[in-house]
Amino acid sequence: MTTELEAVDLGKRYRRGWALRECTFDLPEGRIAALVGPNGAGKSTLMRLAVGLIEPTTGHVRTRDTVAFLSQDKPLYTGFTVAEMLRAGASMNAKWDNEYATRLVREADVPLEAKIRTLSGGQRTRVALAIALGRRPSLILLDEPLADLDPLARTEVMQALLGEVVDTGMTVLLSSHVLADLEGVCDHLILLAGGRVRLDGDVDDLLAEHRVLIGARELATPNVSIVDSRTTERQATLLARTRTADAGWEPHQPTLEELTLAYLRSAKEAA
Ligand SMILES: Nc1ncnc2c1ncn2[C@@H]1O[C@H](COP(=O)(O)OP(=O)(O)OP(=O)(O)O)[C@@H](O)[C@H]1O
Repeated sequence: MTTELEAVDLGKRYRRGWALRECTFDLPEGRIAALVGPNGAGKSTLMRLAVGLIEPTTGHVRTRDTVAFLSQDKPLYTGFTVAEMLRAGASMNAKWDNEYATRLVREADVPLEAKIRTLSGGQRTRVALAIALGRRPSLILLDEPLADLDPLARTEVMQALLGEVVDTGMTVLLSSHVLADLEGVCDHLILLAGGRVRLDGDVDDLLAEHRVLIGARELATPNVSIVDSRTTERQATLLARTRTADAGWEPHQPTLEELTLAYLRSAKEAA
């Protein structure tokens, strides 16, 4: 299995403190990975370190090949036309596939002569994506690219992205606060909280290793690793790192949303 992105003891300290600490993980080639974490968890810092925009304080991060990065504030000149923007992309990148970038723009139904400022949020994202992909990256880092889009535009951008992933086999690291955007799309998870990696790995493996356990409130807590527990007057709901359930507990495999929410809650309570 080839590693596309590797972080070893990666840390970044700003004057106010650590933004990222002791991060060690591998992202295998060809994965669509979700980078999940609350505000200030260190997601943007991790991506900026990975593309070399900032230097680590500790450890290192390595990428295998060409990396593209799309930040939430899409790097587009609003006074340019789409065609001018593509030319700018070509002039800034030694490795540039103009035919491919232009095709992606056409597939988005964006006129080449339109000024960037006249485009909708969804169209701007598609143009920014075309310019990022025009470099033919083996890895693309997307920092909340869907944040300002309506649900229809989110779906369209995601489908366009996934189509390209299938065609090219590239690896994706995608951060989003909207867990529903990631369910059914991502096959790998990196969960950050408080600047640390709390959970990472193959999504199917992680889901198989956990159970949601529902039982009467007075039942004895099972002797397994409990990530999160919530109780109502009668019932307890646990998320545990286990494949089995004690008598009395009704188990089910969590969804990706249940799993991530439980880890985010537990990190918040521990903070
Ligand atoms: N340039 C900087 N100078 C000082 N502190 C910074 C800088 N960039 C980020 N930080 C701090 O580092 C921490 C992590 O920030 P980061 O932007 O990486 O988090 P995030 O997970 O991307 O958050 P969000 O979901 O809100 O975008 C925060 O406490 C933030 O205030």
